[in-house]
Amino acid sequence: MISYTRDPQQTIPTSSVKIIGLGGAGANMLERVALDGLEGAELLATNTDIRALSAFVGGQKIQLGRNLTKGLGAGGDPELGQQAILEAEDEIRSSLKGRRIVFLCVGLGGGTGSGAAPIITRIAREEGAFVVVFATMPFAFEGRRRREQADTALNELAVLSNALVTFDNNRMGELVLAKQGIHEAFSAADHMICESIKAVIRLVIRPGLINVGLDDLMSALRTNRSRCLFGSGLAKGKDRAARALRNALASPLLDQGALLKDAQTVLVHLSGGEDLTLYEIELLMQGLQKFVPEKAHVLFGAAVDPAMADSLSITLISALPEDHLAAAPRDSLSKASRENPLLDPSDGFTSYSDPEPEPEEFEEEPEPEPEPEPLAKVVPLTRYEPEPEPEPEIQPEPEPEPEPEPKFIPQAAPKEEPPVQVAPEPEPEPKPEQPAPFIADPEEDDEPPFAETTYAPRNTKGKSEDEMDAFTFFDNPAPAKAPAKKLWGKPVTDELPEQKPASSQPERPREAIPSVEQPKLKLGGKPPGNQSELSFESAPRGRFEGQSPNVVDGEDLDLPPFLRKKR
Ligand SMILES: Nc1nc2c(ncn2[C@@H]2O[C@H](COP(=O)(O)OP(=O)(O)OP(=O)(O)O)[C@@H](O)[C@H]2O)c(=O)[nH]1
Repeated sequence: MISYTRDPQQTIPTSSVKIIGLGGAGANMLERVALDGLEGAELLATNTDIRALSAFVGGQKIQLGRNLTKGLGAGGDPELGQQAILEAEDEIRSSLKGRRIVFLCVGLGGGTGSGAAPIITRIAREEGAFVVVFATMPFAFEGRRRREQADTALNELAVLSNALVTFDNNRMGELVLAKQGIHEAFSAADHMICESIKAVIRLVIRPGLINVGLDDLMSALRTNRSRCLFGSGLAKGKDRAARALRNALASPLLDQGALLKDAQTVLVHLSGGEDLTLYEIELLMQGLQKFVPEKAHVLFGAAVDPAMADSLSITLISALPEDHLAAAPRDSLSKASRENPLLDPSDGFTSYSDPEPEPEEFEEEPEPEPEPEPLAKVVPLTRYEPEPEPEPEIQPEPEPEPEPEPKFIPQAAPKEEPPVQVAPEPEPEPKPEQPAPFIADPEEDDEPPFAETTYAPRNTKGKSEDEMDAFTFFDNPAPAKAPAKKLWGKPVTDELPEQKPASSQPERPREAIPSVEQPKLKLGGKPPGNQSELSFESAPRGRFEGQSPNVVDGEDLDLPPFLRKKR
């Protein structure tokens, strides 16, 4: 029987792997790698900012620009970053001596990272190392200057490095919810970068069933003006192969696998525990083929690592020409997920064994011509002016229903000065509280009326009465319930209390309501404090003054009882 001995020497000893964290962002990424624990590889943090540097405890540290920036950062100036690293060139060089593979983690856009990254890369290459750069690109909100500095450095790195993996922080933002803080966004990005670094290191340093060498990595990541596509996924337990592939494709760098469609070389590496089966590998590769062009050169590697236990990890690496990446539509993500059942979370492992027929090229349905929607009309937020409506038919005012006669419980006659007591009236039904009267109080709020509302009149033409609300809320053209409104700083409820039978007169505009003079209140002959006086004598009385006074058994019920008794 012929037996083959595998040559474990094909892989790189961990001692010859160095991971460098450069600048503030690089140090954060490195810290994450150190925290996650990566056996064997040496870690080096290097920065101009001595405070950030001293916080790192995971490995070797080299200060840049000791004399130039004197422990401060490069202040966003890449030239300063360049000069700072040249001061420490010898130290860096000796630290990289004999290393076969160097991973450089850096955030581009600032001074230290953008200025020093190309120089470190050059030094490492001169020392004979294979250099993989993991670089983040700044968020859009960081401004044009940072983006331009990052682009300049990226162009240099594309030429100098062996492989360049870029992470756009803007896309990293997709890893967290919009409402989450910048800290969470950075942390999610660092986590993703750290996972990528670990996957690549696993790929080149672990002895495998089918080995992937540096030459394979190089051909997958050819950096002649191209950017790396990278995805790494891990899953364990049932259906782990399908889920690991789905996780890898979900990487923001792969656009859910859509970017692999034009890849010429794709490196795939699988790593699993001792129970990794050939069947799983086969199914996984079948699933992946849907994303990779038929003619693509697929470099495959697999490794059994007992430390993986029941986990399975897949790493996908490829490269696309830069101009191609720029042209890739951002919304290809949703398109890809519609194209492939693998990306449907409801879909399980069955989609491998029983693949659905490839749906035809998805074509966006033409959007129907938007109807001229009157609700979308933006009207300046001024006082509400209702549109002229047809004159309403004037109907005779219905006779108001006679109100129940108020009943008074006779009070026992007081001996001396009796305290004023009015027997509580029996209320047939509790009535909701009356809303605040619609009276402007200039002292309370000097804001003009309606200043806080975002309402606009709705076009009522052709609408039924039910549809004709007085207002339309801009944010939501047809709200189920209008949001709380504020007028002069006071909340106004839409639910009005029970109304008496109203006249059929059309509602008058609010400003047309005549102001009501407050009655004067007089208590004990003296106005209390600054309060004004209420004169009962001058106030109108009776339901229909002069015609139907409220007189019952000879008593004028419009007078308070104590006044009645005195008479
Ligand atoms: N992913 C990630 N990106 C970061 C983080 N911190 C900063 N960045 C990004 O990296 C860019 C450079 O920031 P730093 O690394 O702090 O800057 P520097 O290279 O040290 O340069 P100076 O501060 O000028 O000395 C920023 O514009 C951010 O876009 C981080 O923790 N994680």
